[in-house]
Amino acid sequence: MVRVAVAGASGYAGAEVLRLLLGHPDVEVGALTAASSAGTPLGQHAPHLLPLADRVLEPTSAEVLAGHDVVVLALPHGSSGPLAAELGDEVLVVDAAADHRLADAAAWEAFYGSPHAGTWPYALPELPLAGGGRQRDALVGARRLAVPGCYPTACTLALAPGMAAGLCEADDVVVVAASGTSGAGRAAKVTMLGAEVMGSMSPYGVGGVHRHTPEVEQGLAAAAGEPVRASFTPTLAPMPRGILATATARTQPGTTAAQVRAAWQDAYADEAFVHVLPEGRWPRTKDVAGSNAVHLQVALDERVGRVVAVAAVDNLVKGTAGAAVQGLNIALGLPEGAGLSAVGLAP
Ligand SMILES: NC(=O)C1=CN([C@@H]2O[C@H](COP(=O)(O)OP(=O)(O)OC[C@H]3O[C@@H](n4cnc5c(N)ncnc54)[C@H](OP(=O)(O)O)[C@@H]3O)[C@@H](O)[C@H]2O)C=CC1
Ligand SMILES: CC(=O)N[C@@H](CCC(=O)OP(=O)(O)O)C(=O)O
Repeated sequence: MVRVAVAGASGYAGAEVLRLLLGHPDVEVGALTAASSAGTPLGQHAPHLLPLADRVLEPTSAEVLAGHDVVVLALPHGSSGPLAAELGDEVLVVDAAADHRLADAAAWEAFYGSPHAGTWPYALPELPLAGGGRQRDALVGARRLAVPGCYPTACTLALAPGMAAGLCEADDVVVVAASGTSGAGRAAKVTMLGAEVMGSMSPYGVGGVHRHTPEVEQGLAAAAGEPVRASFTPTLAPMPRGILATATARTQPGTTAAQVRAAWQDAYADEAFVHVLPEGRWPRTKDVAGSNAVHLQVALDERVGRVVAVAAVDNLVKGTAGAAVQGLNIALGLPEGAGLSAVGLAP
């Protein structure tokens, strides 16, 4: 059995990792840590995780996290760099925070306003790379994994096939995405109160300032083989989970609808979790809720010469915890889908 510790177990992402690990045939749950909640039982924060309800949360430290095969860090960004450095090279550390996702230190500093902690293999296995191959190849045997952000997972997978096939131009990408409120974590914020959120949708981080912008550009550039410029606008939707990303890109002159359809279908034909829907059906967040699936659809708007791709993911599963589990499976040589399901929870 693989022994897995989870840091940040009282948060949304940490609890979702635990929900998945409880269904994983090869995993035994080890230490559970938190910050202000240390000393309290997990059941007080995540009553749905019944088998672990009596487990008492410990403080987050390298000593508590030592002696495991895998440590999943589900902490606010900024915490994982120093902690991972104390954990040793042999343990597999899976970081759900943003700290190790970006390769460009200047982009990190511009968008996060803090020193760059370093770059780890980016755990988006299905990402098709320019010139062939998948991002999966970089994860096999890794001892450090950076879990992609929830928005970048949806946005990158939505447009990567067109970039990899050379059908989309790299300098004209526009993405608007809606997220459920769990994307913001469970720390109290006035903007997340039910009275503010219910029955309303609102944009935020408008004007190219959201910190996921460079991550979306980085993922699409890996598929395109050249730098990508993207305009990214997030919006908050009155739902607990889910992301619906609508991504558009200018197409190369002469691109046909048949070429577009073939590129998207071919890119994900062998992927268990990324599903291009039959023509005429469009992704819905409910259909992927609770699952590690990505639902995708694409159309060519011939009038304006743009491809329009729509992706739905559950931000807490494929957008965080499912990616963490899928990544650790690949790194350790376990079946990639162990502990994961592609079946959603609609209606
Ligand atoms: N929510 C989502 O959809 C996604 C989240 N992520 C990332 O996952 C990470 C966790 O997010 P999320 O679960 O939503 O956040 P939450 O606010 O829900 O949980 C944060 C967790 O970290 C703990 N914590 C807070 N501060 C510290 C600290 N200084 N040292 C140690 N532990 C600390 C909290 O403990 P306590 O309760 O005791 O304070 C809690 O367990 C973040 O980096 C986030 O960006 C990534 C993709 C999607
Ligand atoms: C709805 C909402 O607020 N979502 C969060 C992003 C989700 C996330 O956790 O992203 P990181 O892992 O990169 O921090 C936000 O926009 O900041």
